[in-house]
Amino acid sequence: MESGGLLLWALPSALLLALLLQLSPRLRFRAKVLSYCALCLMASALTAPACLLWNGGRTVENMRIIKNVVRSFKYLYGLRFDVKGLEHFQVEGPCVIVSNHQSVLDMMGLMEILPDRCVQIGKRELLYFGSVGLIMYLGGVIFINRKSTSNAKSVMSGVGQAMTTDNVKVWIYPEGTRNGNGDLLPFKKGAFHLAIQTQVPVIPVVYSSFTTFYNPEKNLFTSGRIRVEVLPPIHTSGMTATDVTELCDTCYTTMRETFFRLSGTARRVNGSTPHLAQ
Ligand SMILES: CCCCCCCCCCCCCCCC(=O)SCCNC(=O)CCNC(=O)[C@H](O)C(C)(C)COP(=O)(O)OP(=O)(O)OC[C@H]1O[C@@H](n2cnc3c(N)ncnc32)[C@H](O)[C@@H]1OP(=O)(O)O
Ligand SMILES: CCCCCCCC/C=C\CCCCCCCC(=O)OC[C@@H](O)COP(=O)(O)O
Repeated sequence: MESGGLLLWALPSALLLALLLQLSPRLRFRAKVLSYCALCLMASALTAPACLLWNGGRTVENMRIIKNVVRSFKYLYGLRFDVKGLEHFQVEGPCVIVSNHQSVLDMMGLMEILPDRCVQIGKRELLYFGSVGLIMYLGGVIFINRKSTSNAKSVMSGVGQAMTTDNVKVWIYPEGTRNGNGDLLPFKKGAFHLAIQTQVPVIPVVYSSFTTFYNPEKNLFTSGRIRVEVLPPIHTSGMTATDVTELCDTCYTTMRETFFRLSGTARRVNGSTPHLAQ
């Protein structure tokens, strides 16, 4: 009797939900994004004990475990990454990796090519994303307060020391926030200060535009192919603080050109380069 009643409700509800998802692109888009968030939360909750058991606590070694888990997500969402230039990651010792940042899906592209002993810089709000925050903490993600330049600067100078003493690479999104509008935002300077202060190379990485398969404005989230290019390292030995702006501008220009080439799109703003961050 009870299971009959359950069927009476569950079946029509499931059918109604399926119909609604079919009819409403907005709902379908949201459901897919929600499924991604749920997957991240669930995978993090399951991976955190493995990290603790294997490596005992917060360490960059956990990134290997996290990477292997996240690399399976792409099959669920039909994403494929065509990667070029991985050999450029083979630099001796630490470096600063900079890449463009389009959406929460970037985490899959990041883990697809993440070199060993590499941590990311993340906004500190991510620490409060439940199990996702926990796994980031365990993986050694460095959290900064973007609203306070002085806080971010002091965290970054600590990072510089750790990079050289512990031989760690650092991955930074120099746009400082997600941007899915088919162009790059002006770059913030933290990554370039860090590279020059520690005299390590900057390695730019560019992901092609997601707009053909992921676009919240158009409720679009389908399968897709992403072209990724790791560019040659830019060495900073001998550079000083006065070279930060030039280094930042060089990386921005090169990455933007590469972004348009990989995305197969024309330059925006009538072909001109928008103002760089001062
Ligand atoms: C199984 C598991 C599944 C699921 C789970 C997996 C999870 C595992 C993946 C994790 C993945 C994380 C992904 C996170 C992704 C984000 O959270 S992105 C957002 C956070 N990251 C960033 O913001 C990094 C980029 N931002 C910067 O570098 C910025 O420069 C800073 C450091 C935040 C400062 O911000 P700002 O003050 O707004 O920026 P800016 O205009 O650059 O600087 C102001 C002035 O300070 C100076 N300055 C800046 N930095 C410095 C410095 N270090 N030294 C001296 N002067 C400096 C500048 O030169 C500038 O002065 P002027 O040259 O104009 O005179
Ligand atoms: C108990 C608390 C529950 C909290 C629930 C949180 C739900 C979200 C769960 C999973 C989301 C998966 C996120 C994967 C990590 C991706 C990191 C990321 O891309 O962060 C965005 C950040 O770069 C820039 O942020 P803004 O564009 O400035 O904004």
